[in-house]
Amino acid sequence: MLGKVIFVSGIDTDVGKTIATGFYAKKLQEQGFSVITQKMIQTGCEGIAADILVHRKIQGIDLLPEDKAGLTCPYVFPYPCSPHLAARLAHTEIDENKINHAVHQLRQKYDYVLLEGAGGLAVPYTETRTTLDYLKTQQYPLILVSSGKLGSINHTLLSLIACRQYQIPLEALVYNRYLDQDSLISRNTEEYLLHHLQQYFPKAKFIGLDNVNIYYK
Ligand SMILES: Nc1ncnc2c1ncn2[C@@H]1O[C@H](COP(=O)(O)OP(=O)(O)OP(=O)(O)O)[C@@H](O)[C@H]1O
Ligand SMILES: C[C@H](N)[C@H](N)CCCCCC(=O)O
Ligand SMILES: [Mg+2]
Repeated sequence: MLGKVIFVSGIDTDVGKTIATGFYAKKLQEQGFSVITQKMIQTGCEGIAADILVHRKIQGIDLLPEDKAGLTCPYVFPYPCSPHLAARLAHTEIDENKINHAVHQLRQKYDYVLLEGAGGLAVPYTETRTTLDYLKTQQYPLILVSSGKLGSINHTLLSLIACRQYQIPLEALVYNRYLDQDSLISRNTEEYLLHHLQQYFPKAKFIGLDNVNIYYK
């Protein structure tokens, strides 16, 4: 039986997707499941994807053979920008089949594959396709990471509208409290988004995320 893929995206870049992915993987491990995380496309680094390194630290494990083989991040580009531009600068075209093949190989071995996207939902990885298109095609359940920063209500609701429009199944909303700047705003944002989810996505989980320790050796 193939493992379950859960896609992790966010309302923006830098919102806490990597932390949330590592945290969720650790929780699944503690429940006895075999879990691996994967990064769809990493920009802004070379070699093993920076986000994969953080996932493994939060999971409390060393790099896996699949990391060293490049399976957990099929595309790594040096320029820290949108994948469609990073690929162009690297004279490469991103082929979804290469990503899907890597995901399939991991699903054959693990109960769960947590697949982290690049940036937010509407980020392009070719000139014509965004992560929303990819998710519509693959129908992976989605974990959407939000935060308490001013502006997050708008970004979160727009992301949820897009999920409905692209018929993407929402598994959970992770509310990342780490980026809180103003407790009055972030407490109200959390309350507002919780009620919005209960009303429009009643099957989705609401998960509050506090500070996560990343064990740098
Ligand atoms: N809950 C948290 N606990 C500890 N650190 C956090 C938390 N949330 C975010 N951070 C820190 O904020 C920064 C951005 O988080 P993260 O790398 O997870 O964002 P991202 O959404 O994965 O970004 P990208 O779009 O580049 O993949 C990182 O330095 C991370 O360590
Ligand atoms: C470089 C950064 N950390 C992410 N890996 C890529 C973010 C792409 C964002 C594109 C955009 O929304 O304008
Ligand atoms: Mg990340």
